[in-house]
Amino acid sequence: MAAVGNRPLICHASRDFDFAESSSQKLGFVKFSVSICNGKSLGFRDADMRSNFLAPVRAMEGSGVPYINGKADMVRSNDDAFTDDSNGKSIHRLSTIKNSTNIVWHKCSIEKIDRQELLQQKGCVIWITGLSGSGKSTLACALSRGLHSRRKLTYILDGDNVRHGLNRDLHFKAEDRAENIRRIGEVAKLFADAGVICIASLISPYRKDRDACRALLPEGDFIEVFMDVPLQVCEARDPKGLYKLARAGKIKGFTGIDDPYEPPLNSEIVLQQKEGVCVSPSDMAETVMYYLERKGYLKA
Ligand SMILES: Nc1ncnc2c1ncn2[C@@H]1O[C@H](COP(=O)(O)OS(=O)(=O)O)[C@@H](OP(=O)(O)O)[C@H]1O
Ligand SMILES: Nc1ncnc2c1ncn2[C@@H]1O[C@H](COP(=O)(O)OP(=O)(O)O)[C@@H](O)[C@H]1O
Repeated sequence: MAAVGNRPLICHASRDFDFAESSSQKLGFVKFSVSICNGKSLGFRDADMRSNFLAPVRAMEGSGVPYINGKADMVRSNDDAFTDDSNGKSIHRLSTIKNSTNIVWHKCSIEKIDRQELLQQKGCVIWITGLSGSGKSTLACALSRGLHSRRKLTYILDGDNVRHGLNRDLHFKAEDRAENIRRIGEVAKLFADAGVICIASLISPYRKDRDACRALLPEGDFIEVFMDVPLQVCEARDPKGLYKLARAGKIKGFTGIDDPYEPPLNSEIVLQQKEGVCVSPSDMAETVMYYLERKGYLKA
């Protein structure tokens, strides 16, 4: 196994992963669950423990006073909007995020950890990137099927499909692709917060845009899968005839032909041909599932 940056690079759909680093060091959510481990490990089976743990948050919900999110991207916009509790801690703050002003984050006592307990899995985003025809959608489906048969809840956000609805206003120029990726990244983050294993499959050609989506999630929860399939192979497949149209100049700005694709430098998983032969979609899905299992995502 090769390593690039500080993340393992997995080649040839190999199952050889580097798990030397403890998952509790790497995954923020593990630290979080440890900090409330008594409540969590007892889970819903110990109602007293559970309700004690939730009591302060419930009181806040009932008080009608919004709870602070404390998110780094919340910008303090109005000092008068801060309220102090008896400990002198701020419990109410209005924020400004881009064009949204005077908005307040509402917290609920049922959180991601509770949903994960219910689903017996950990929410995360598997981000499949690669050229058109590299097998992103095929892998997404194989993975969803594999996880479903293990009773794990997944949801696929496929670039093509999302462009039929939420992103129907977007084209393929760089700004539109960036916005497509940003929106899918935000939706994927919500799915992960819901406890779902969200599989995003879109070309996402620009490194900067993919990294911005990674930054939305806790460390470890964004799992980038690079479909490292040569352009010639994708072009030979050409299931939609789009490469042919692009070569004929009938589609302008087609990724890999006259528009760039920036391969990931340190994705968690790289799937390649082995000795010039394509690995089957189900074997690729197994590789990803093995990664999820070893990293603790297939249990609460
Ligand atoms: N100009 C151009 N470049 C690339 N792809 C194009 C283009 N025009 C249409 N298509 C079709 O749109 C699909 C890519 O959509 P994505 O949302 O995944 O693209 S992106 O992430 O915003 O770059 C892509 O689907 P996949 O083949 O499944 O990747 C193509 O079928
Ligand atoms: N692992 C694979 N081996 C051989 N052919 C594949 C593999 N994965 C996908 N394909 C084929 O390649 C074509 C493109 O796959 P698709 O999943 O639609 O790619 P993408 O979503 O990246 O455009 C399809 O015809 C599909 O059947």
